[in-house]
Amino acid sequence: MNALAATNRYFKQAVRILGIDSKVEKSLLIPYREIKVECTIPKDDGTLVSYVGFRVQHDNARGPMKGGIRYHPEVEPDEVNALAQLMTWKTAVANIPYGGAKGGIGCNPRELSITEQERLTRVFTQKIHDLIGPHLDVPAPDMGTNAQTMAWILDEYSKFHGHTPAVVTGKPIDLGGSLGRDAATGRGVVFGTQALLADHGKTIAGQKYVIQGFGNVGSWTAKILHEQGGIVKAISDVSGAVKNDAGLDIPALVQHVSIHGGVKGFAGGDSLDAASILAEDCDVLIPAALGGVLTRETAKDVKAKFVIEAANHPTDPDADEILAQKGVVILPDIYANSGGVTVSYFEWVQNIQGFMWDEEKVNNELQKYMIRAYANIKDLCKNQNCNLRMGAFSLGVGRVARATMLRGWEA
Ligand SMILES: NC(=O)C1=CN([C@@H]2O[C@H](COP(=O)(O)OP(=O)(O)OC[C@H]3O[C@@H](n4cnc5c(N)ncnc54)[C@H](OP(=O)(O)O)[C@@H]3O)[C@@H](O)[C@H]2O)C=CC1
Ligand SMILES: O=C(O)CCC(=O)C(=O)O
Repeated sequence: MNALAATNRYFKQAVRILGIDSKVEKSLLIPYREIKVECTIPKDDGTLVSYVGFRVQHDNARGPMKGGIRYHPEVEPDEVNALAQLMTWKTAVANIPYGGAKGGIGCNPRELSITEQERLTRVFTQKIHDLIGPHLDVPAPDMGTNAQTMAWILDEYSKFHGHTPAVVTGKPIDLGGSLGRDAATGRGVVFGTQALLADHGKTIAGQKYVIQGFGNVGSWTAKILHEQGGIVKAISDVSGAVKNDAGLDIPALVQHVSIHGGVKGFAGGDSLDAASILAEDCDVLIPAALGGVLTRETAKDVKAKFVIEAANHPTDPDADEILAQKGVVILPDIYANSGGVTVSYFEWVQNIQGFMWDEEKVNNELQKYMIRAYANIKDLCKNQNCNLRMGAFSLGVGRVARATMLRGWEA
């Protein structure tokens, strides 16, 4: 099942739980606007290359649309649509005043030089600058993009609209980025994991963790778990996977990756087939890379007791059912990885106020938001007798539906 069909299915289950009218359901489901642009750039050798860029703005009932921009060869319209919709429910679960959007360019950033990435980002921004803005749609980093990408968007946007730091979040600190945003998604994943484990009488320390992906989200999650006494026993990225049953030395692995570009060849562990990482024996499995990795085929081999969805849409509905039958508890993406967009919100607030928070304040506020959202989800699960994914979807969809109905439709 593709990402959009899966996301629509979860949405429709929540609509049934909430008893939402079919007309409102339709209005919530259809994206506000879908943008598709051609981006042609000269490569460094002078030859031309063309890419397709997307921005799907799903909903703005609760505030400006918000979501990352992804550079990856597999970016395609249905997935961007699904990810935009997930952002709408995610910002509502976190209870921050935003709607949802997502964008992407179907390219492989590893095959582009830094100057080619810059040209591509600037061309994409030129094509969409009239449709984004601090009170309209605020992009941020996602897979394959980072603070530098946001700096180029800010610069290009500002040529048209004047200096506007709040047009993007996840930007460099020197350009108005927030302290703590780089680590925020991983830190939020750990706060969420902590809340879930506490519910099951467990703590972060002493549990065994396996993480798929060692980019922004995976590496920060690993670092913070390691600092808190978690045993991170296996990690994979595109280069391969490494494993150490006694726990990987995460700071040493970070250093290895900064030198070699991937986890492969790390001396502090044994190499492992990256394809088998999801089946590794552990307490907590954390997919933190691509979507759609837990399927009917892979879910049956999962040995973890908990799956924390640090990636967006890592679990398709077939896998969801198989894991539930096996008694695996899933912490859903629209809550588990909401720390990133929550600190993006803090960054936007700081930009609008022209004021900078210290990192301790950012992290303390993030913890409050993550604890509050978890409690809200649990209340819904209790009232509706549903699992955490449906608790989170019902919470998010319910909040957006109420805002939509309060605003009303033009007569
Ligand atoms: N950045 C953020 O703030 C947020 C991100 N997310 C989600 O988290 C996930 C990761 O994003 P982010 O960390 O930002 O992205 P990055 O680009 O920083 O990192 C992606 C990581 O995934 C790895 N990867 C890619 N494909 C595979 C694969 N097939 N098997 C194993 N590893 C793979 C990459 O490996 P390599 O480095 O070798 O290419 C890299 O380690 C995405 O689903 C994203 O949507 C969710 C909320 C916020
Ligand atoms: O920080 C943001 O605005 C969005 C992050 C994002 O794309 C996500 O949560 O999936």
